[in-house]
Amino acid sequence: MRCLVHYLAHTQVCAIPRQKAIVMMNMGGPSTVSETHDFLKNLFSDGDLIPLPFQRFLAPLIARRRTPQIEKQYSDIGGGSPILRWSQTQGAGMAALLDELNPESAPHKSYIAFRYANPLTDETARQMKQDGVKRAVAFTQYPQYSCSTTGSSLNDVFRKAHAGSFDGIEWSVIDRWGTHPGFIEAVARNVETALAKFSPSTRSDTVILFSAHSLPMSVVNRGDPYILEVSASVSTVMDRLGHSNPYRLVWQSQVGPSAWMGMQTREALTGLARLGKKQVVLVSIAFTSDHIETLYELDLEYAKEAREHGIEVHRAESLNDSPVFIRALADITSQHLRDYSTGKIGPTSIQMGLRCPGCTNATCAQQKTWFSRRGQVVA
Ligand SMILES: C=CC1=C(C)c2cc3[nH]c(cc4nc(cc5[nH]c(cc1n2)c(C)c5CCC(=O)O)C(CCC(=O)O)=C4C)c(C)c3C=C
Ligand code: FES
Ligand SMILES: [Fe+2]
Repeated sequence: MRCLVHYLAHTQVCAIPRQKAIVMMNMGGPSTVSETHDFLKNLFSDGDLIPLPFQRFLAPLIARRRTPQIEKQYSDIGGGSPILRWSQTQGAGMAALLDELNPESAPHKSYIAFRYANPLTDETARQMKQDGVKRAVAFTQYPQYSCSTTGSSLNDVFRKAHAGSFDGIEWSVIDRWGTHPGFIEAVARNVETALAKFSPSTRSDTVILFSAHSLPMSVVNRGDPYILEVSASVSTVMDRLGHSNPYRLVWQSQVGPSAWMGMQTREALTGLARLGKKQVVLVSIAFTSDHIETLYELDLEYAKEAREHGIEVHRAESLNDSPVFIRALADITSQHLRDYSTGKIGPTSIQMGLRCPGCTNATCAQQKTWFSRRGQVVA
């Protein structure tokens, strides 16, 4: 009987339903400059990220007004966001490693579900249906959890499921991994490579400036866990580096006139120059591949300005195709699949079960209930 099952599992017909889908959720970015408007329109239409009055009316207006400026930024970094390419490289590498690490749950296939750019969740759902997927892991590609990022992607999967796009699929969730040793190792190695560019005689004076996308204070003040989790990542990277250098965590990319989490990265660099600091390593800690924040804001704006203030700046490379990072993605998923199949963990983490104390978004509650039931019961 076992042999028959084994034999059948490796035939074309039976291999498909056994396939484990690892759905890599992220925001995405315009692959070409001409996709910038649609990306921004999707982004400003997301009430989980930016709740606007009359959202359906205002979102297209704001997107249209902002498009020329953001198009220029994507042109200046080479004609589009590299996030799709890096996600494909990371996903394919992870799935190949998973087949080796977890032969009992093979074959594994990675899917990409972007929130604001192609492939959007609906397209991913279509592909998964075509492949006959029955078991899926929603794997956030944001290491640290925020309701505006991972929460928004989970709400999106839930809404699509509610509309019938994911019928018959059993779901579990990897919702955060900001202190996973493999992730920390991958970041730490890239920091070490950047530090090595400074003269050994002054290397230990170099300030390591961790920079993460900021959050509006309204999000921080409703109890969002992101600030805590980014801080934990920074602290763990510094432990791994043996606290070889002084460091700070600062925040970038705020949009609009409301109050955002600070100190801002640009001002921190100016302040360090004022204090006489001559060497800085910049580290993007909350995103796993290059994007306009690193390639435009950090490289073309802030680092350039800091050099004008007399600071030598090197940016730690983004994780992109780092083999250490791809191995970490496989390890995180491998452990999750094993622990889930043996009943050691449930479909969601304990932490994911708790809503922000200030949350008034009904979808968050429905989404958490739905995933806690393995996506089998639509609330
Ligand atoms: C961990 C990363 C991110 C968090 C947290 C985040 C929160 C957040 N963002 C906005 C508004 C905008 N973000 C925009 C672009 C953008 N955001 C992130 C990451 C996080 N955002 C990235 C990586 C990017 C760039 C994508 C790329 O391809 O490079 C934009 C669009 C660009 C612009 O108009 O300036 C907006 C708008 C809010 C309001 C928010 C928290 C509530
Ligand atoms: S905003 Fe955090 S759970 Fe709803
Ligand atoms: Fe953002």
